[in-house]
Amino acid sequence: MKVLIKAPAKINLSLDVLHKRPDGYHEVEMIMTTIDLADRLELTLLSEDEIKIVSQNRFVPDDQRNLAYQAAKLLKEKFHVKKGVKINIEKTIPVAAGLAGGSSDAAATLRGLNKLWQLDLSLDELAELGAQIGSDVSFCVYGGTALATGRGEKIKELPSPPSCWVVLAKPLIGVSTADVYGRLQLKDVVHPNTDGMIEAIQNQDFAGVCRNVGNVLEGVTLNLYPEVAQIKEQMHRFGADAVLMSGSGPTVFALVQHDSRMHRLYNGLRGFCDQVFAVRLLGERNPLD
Ligand SMILES: C[C@](O)(CO)[C@H](O)COP(=O)(O)OP(=O)(O)OC[C@H]1O[C@@H](n2ccc(N)nc2=O)[C@H](O)[C@@H]1O
Ligand SMILES: Nc1ncnc2c1ncn2[C@@H]1O[C@H](COP(=O)(O)OP(=O)(O)OP(=O)(O)O)[C@@H](O)[C@H]1O
Repeated sequence: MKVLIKAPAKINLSLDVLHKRPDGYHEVEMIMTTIDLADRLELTLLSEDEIKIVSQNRFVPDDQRNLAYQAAKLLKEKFHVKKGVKINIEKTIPVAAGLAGGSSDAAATLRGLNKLWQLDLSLDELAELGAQIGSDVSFCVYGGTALATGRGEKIKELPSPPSCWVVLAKPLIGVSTADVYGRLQLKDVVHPNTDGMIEAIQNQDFAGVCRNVGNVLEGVTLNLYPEVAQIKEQMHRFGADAVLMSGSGPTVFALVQHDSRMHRLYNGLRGFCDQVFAVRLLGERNPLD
């Protein structure tokens, strides 16, 4: 028996950090949304008690470091599952990019194993388990568009943003999320207007969404990697309606409504950047597979 499941990437339309918590994590307020750039996972039931990870991508670990492995192990232990699973990950989302690739693979594994191992858990239960794997996993269990608070695991659903193109560009560097949070100096940051972003989404106001994009982690990564600032400049030059770094970076995304501008951006950035994608916002929540 097999389950095929898509694991879409996310972008942060806004990312604010309120304060550092005693447990070392940061209290955040983020507006996240899924995009049509996805890994594909194939989960195959194994009769032996084993979790096997297979991926052609050399940056993806094939052992307990893989977040999909951790998701399977968590379900196995919690629900005393005696059967095993082979997880084949066809990777499209760039690794260590700020697009929650590993988190989305973990979330897809939770959703897929819920079916394969017949666990009958709700999305809320899966999201709660996901929080034990990483801060972005709960959001990825639901997908769609949401306000994420706490350390990122408290999810409040929002309507889909107005439809547009998302052009993403990732330079040839990987960024450590822990390192970026560790270097953040909260006294220096300009906080994004989270309420303004929610209002713009609710009013389907594309110009308002563009006005309110903001990410307090952006300054940290721009200081470490000047090439990220160069990509931002290029995107503005090619006519993007809004430009922002996603998560802890280094991927930068541009929002554009017109097809012709999307083509101009996509073609202009290729050759200048390691990986470039032009995709649509997904907006809608994942079904319970
Ligand atoms: C940057 C974002 O991707 C934005 O969506 C998330 O905030 C990070 O989510 P993630 O990669 O799932 O992060 P985790 O694996 O939970 O944490 C990695 C490390 O990032 C730091 N971290 C993460 C989340 C948070 N709210 N505060 C933090 O300080 C911690 O040092 C933590 O050890
Ligand atoms: N399924 C997976 N896919 C990719 N990387 C994984 C996976 N599982 C674990 N990893 C490890 O996690 C690290 C971060 O990769 P990932 O692509 O999840 O980062 P990210 O997009 O920056 O995540 P986030 O936006 O949630 O901070 C990688 O360097 C890799 O070693």
